[in-house]
Amino acid sequence: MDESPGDEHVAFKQWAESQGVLIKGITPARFPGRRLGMVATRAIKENEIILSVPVAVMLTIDSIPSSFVRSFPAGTSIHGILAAFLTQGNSDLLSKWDTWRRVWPSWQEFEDSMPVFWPEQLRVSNSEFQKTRDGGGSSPVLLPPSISGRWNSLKKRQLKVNYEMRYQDLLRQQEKRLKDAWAHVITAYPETDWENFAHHWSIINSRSFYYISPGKEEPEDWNDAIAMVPFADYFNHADDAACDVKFDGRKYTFMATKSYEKGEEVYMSYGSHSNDFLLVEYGFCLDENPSDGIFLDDIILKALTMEEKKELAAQECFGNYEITSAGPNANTTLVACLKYMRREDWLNYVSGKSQRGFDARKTTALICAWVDVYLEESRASIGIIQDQYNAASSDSEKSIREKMDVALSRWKQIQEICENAVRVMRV
Ligand SMILES: C[S@@+](CC[C@H](N)C(=O)[O-])C[C@H]1O[C@@H](n2cnc3c(N)ncnc32)[C@H](O)[C@@H]1O
Repeated sequence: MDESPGDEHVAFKQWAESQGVLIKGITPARFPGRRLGMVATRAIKENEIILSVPVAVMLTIDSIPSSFVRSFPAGTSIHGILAAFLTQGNSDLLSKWDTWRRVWPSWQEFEDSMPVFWPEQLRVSNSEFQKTRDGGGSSPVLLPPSISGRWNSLKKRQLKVNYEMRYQDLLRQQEKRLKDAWAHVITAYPETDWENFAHHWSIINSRSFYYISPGKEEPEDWNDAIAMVPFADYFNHADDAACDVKFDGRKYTFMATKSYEKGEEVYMSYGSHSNDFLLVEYGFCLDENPSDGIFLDDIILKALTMEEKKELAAQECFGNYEITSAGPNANTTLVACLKYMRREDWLNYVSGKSQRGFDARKTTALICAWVDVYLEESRASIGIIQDQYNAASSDSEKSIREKMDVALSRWKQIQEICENAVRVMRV
């Protein structure tokens, strides 16, 4: 850990304190592979408040003049408006946050770390924008199915059913949010520069906090429930972070939920997210992530009849068939049981009334066969990435190789999840 994060960070901390931000026992510091993070400057006690940020210093939708907000078409997300304000807003109003803005990551850092900005051949996915260009899916895919929505070794069947897949098809979902925001913003400000806007959109995407304006209802979409919280955006993510985050309408407060030693990094949790999600939204994967998992939906749904799909939907266990290192989730076990149990036994099993007809060996065999398909995909994808890596040998292609390394190490993590899950099921 480098002790001095740089003058701009020192100046920003001073500015934050002058604005009423209370900083107790923590300071920004550099950490290899994580850029800046928060370090304990002394021993911190459990239940100690380490940071408090008043709403007056935050950048929220209420900080923006209503005339600016009204210039966007109906349906523009708060995420989009905040990004547009940072790009096109009144410079006198924005000057309040200048010292803060100087410590944010550069556009280059987002271009390097976020798959949505990677060169086209590296981010092949079933995004609406790509489908038309590559004829709907003939290019080799480097990113895993939860991110890309595509497979190299499996022919995916077009599903006619819509269901909520928060952790699948991630790139398509993210690209849609970004492109929708962009379309709305250029309606109001046609001269907006794409790169500048995309930079601010990414800053907000990776550094915002949950916020709803006073008196407003909770929106359906989290893109409408966000604000920027100065200084708090130095916290890096850990799945099991010992830091309690609260907003009481007047201030954001951060409390240590364990004791820390001087020099220890203090993390917060951005939520229980898989590494595929973290990679897409924040541009990194964790080495240790209890919330990591993969989804077998494309494999399992192909093997189901329409009757079976209806049965699963009726019992609210359709889709999101997740495997973690600890084994399958409940939906995955239930869909496996549906494949061999008598209907009446299955319904009783789903409702928890009886175990009659349940056969652990058959369930395990079915799920392991589905996991094998994922393992086959991992071998095919790793082979493709390695071939492309060897072909990209010139110095100018160093940044391509770095991104391929990210994809490779993610695939290796996925193999580990599959192998651990199989081991757990077979015990
Ligand atoms: C809210 S910011 C945290 C501060 C940031 N590291 C910085 O230098 O300003 C979120 C970004 O930090 C990085 N990050 C957060 N947690 C991380 C982790 N555990 N490992 C690696 N990078 C992480 C990612 O680039 C992410 O998009």
